[in-house]
Formats: sequence, C-alpha cells, structure tokens
Amino acid sequence: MTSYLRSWLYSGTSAVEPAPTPVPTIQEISPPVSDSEDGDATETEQDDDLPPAFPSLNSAQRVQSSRLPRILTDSQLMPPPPIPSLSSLRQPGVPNTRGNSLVVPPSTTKPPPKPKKGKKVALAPGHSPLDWAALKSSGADLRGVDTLLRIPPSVLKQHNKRDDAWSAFNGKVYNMTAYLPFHPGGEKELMRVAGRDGTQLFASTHGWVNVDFMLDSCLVGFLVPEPS
Ligand code: HEM
Repeated sequence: MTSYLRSWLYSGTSAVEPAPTPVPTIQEISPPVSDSEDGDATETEQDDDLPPAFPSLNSAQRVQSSRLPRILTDSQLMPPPPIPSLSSLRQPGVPNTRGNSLVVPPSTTKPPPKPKKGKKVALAPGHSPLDWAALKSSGADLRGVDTLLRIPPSVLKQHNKRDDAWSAFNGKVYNMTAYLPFHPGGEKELMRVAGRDGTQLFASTHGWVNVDFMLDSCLVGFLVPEPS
C-alpha cells in the first residue's frame, strides 16, 4: 500500500511540476539571535525583554541617518538650562533676584495683613449665640418700652449705661442691654456705641452681621432729627 502511494505521488508530481519561482532570501534578522547555552531554544522561548531594534538594523532610515553630515558643532549647540537654585537659599517673603528659580512672583510675596485689633472674647457659660437666639425668641421683654418710639439724638444720649444701653443702627434704635453679655466682641466694644449712632462703627467692624435679625426683639423705635 505504501509503495503504491509513493509511486503514485512521485509519478503525479513529476508530471505537473511547476516552473521554479524565485524564493526571497532573508538577509539578516533583527535583533541578532544570541547563542543560547543548550543550543535548541527557539525565538519564542527566549525570555529576554529587549525590544526589537528600532529602526531595524537593515532599514533605509538607519542607513541614511548614519550618512547625514553633522550640521552643528558642540560649541554651536544650545547650552543646558541653568541649575535651579536650592530651596534652602530662598527666604520667605523675599523676592528672588537671581531670576532663575521657581519662587512665587513678587506680587504675592507681600506678607499677609495682620489680624485686626478687635478680638473675639470668651463668653460666659450660657451666653453662646444659640443661648441668645433662645432668649430673644422666648417672649421675654427685652425692649423695656411698651410701644415703638420716635427717638431724637438727645434722648438716645441718656441711655448710655450698662444697665440701660441703647444704640442706633441704620435709623433703628435698639436696647442692647440684654445683648451685652452675649456679644462675641465683648461688652466693652459694644458699650462704645451706647447712647449714640453706631452705624459707622458697626459697619467697619463686621458689616456682614445682620443686626436687624440679631436684635429684632430689642427694637425700641426709630432715630429722628432733633426737634427744633
Ligand atoms: C448691637 C450691635 C452688634 C451686634 C448685634 C454685634 C454682633 C456681633 C457678632 C455676631 C459677632 C461675631 C461675628 C463673627 O463671628 O463673624 C461680633 C463680633 C465682634 N463685634 Fe460686634 N456686634 C454689634 C456691635 C458691635 C460694635 C458697635 C462693635 C464696636 C467696635 C463691635 C465689635 C465687635 C468685635 C471687635 C467683634 C470680634 C470680631 C472678630 O471676630 O474678630 N460689635 N459682633
């Protein structure tokens, strides 16, 4: 059987043998395979992680670039960047005059403004802003008057004691007496406006505070011009 098949195979191929075609030959493999120790390792069995040579060894790109003439000499090449100054040499707030560091621009080296003179004071226990909110909405009489009044500056001036402190803010007159121990800036600061118009001082100290809301249950009337 085998001999029959062999004779049939050879006789068939010899009859229809095609004309020989040129076979391309591989000139070089990139990268060159290194000799392995056991001698029978194939390309896929290699465990080196070297990337293939780029451009490939026989590429036109590689051949061309090696023939290119050097255009610039070493002295004509761009100089390397300056070495950045060490951070230990930098002074906070002092602009860098060497001009080669990453220090913040001079516009931001101005030291921050000092905090204002007025400070918050430690309030006595039971005098937190929440305690004040509870007191003013408790229904307790914090005004000391039965009806809203028209108050000229001369009348306002008479209410300048700790136990009777009135002040005007934006045309409204408030009895601040109950609020004095609750004021986060202290009683002393608040007493500076007792018996007079405190609008200016209030606005320059903390314009963001809503006095109308804080003292709504302490309103006693409205500031009016002195009667002639
Ligand atoms: C009766 C009107 C006033 C009310 C309702 C009031 C209310 C307040 C409130 C709620 C704060 C805390 C503000 C915050 O934490 O941001 C405060 C702080 C302060 N208040 Fe008044 N205030 C009044 C009038 C005044 C006046 C006339 C002065 C006078 C200078 C003054 C001086 C201060 C000061 C120095 C602080 C501390 C500011 C800080 O936190 O640095 N307050 N006041």
